Amino acid sequence: MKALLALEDGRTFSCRSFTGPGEARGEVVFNTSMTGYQEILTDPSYYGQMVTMTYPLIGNYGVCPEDVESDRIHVAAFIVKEYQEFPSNFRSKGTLADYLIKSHILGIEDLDTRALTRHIRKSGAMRAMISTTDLDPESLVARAGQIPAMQGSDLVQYVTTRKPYFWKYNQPDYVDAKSLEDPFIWRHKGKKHSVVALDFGIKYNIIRCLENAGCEVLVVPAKTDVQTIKRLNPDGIFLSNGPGDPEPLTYIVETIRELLDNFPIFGICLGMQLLGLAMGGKTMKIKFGHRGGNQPVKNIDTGKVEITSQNHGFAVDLNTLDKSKCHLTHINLNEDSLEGLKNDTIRAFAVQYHPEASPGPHDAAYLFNQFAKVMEHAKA
Ligand SMILES: NC(=O)CC[C@H](N)C(=O)O
Repeated sequence: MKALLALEDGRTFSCRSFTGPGEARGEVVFNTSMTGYQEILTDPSYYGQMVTMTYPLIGNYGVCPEDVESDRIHVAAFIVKEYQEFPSNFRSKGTLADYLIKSHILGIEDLDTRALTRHIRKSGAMRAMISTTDLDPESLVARAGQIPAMQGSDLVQYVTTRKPYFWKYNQPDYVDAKSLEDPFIWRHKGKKHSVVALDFGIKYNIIRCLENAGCEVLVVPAKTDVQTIKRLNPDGIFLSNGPGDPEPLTYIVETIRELLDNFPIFGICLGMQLLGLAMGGKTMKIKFGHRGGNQPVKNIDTGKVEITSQNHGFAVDLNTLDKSKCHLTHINLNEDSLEGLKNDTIRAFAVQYHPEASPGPHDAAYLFNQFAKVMEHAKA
């Protein structure tokens, strides 16, 4: 079925929908991973974004129920060069097209994704519309320009969990919101450390990695107040990844600021940006972001280079952090941007990239054990 992709700056791409009729809108970004499309689709940090893959053939290994990073698809649309409709994979339980159709998510193919990627790289991530019904370039470009900007809006409210949950049998085990008032909520199922994970759009594999590092994880809604968290008295606090601009999330920054002195803290991606804000720094939007599984990051403490998975369009501004309080731990080797920070006095640390990346690379998986060690020391 014929479709049109229109960017807000007037560039258009004619293409084809492989998921039937529909319309979609959002910020268009590119991801350079060769695999992991199902993890990308279900990563809540992509809420409000239409993702184009630079790898040209997508769909060839189908979809598998175990490969999700949350309970639903979060991307606004999926853009590929060529959709492969006959998957070949013993784990596969269905096709990518059927998976998207079931969730009413538009998938388009047969456009020059290299040209689209180069355009975004030159001009920056931008708002766009896709339609199978409105094929008039002028009209669709105009509509793309009317989409609310990502900067300044709180997108966490749309993806954070409504009810708290533990992790059981490899899925969420929900508990009543009221039960957070009970300090004896912990189940102590043979785990060493209790961790409250503030959910801004957490990926399931983060919970798995924390559990593997000996933590019992209680995931709580983003708006959970400081008193409730203090009453739960966890051994540590985890700040999750999540979509959109960190700056408007002032209610979360306030919460983190009040927790800083009391608990060991580990943050990933949006979690690092919010930690940066809580420590007095500033964040900014970067031109087209880092999204892919091949970003080289140097660990300044060890001198080792890690190949990392990334997905972010905002970053902590290095120059706004008080370097006497805050120690830079990781740096991006492609463009010298900040990838990790640590505050030794208050036992908080965070990274901008994704050590939990389920499809890999797994070079940075050591960070979960590092968090367990910090909690261990805090208890000693
Ligand atoms: N993966 C994330 O947590 C993304 C963080 C933030 N929304 C950004 O785009 O920079």
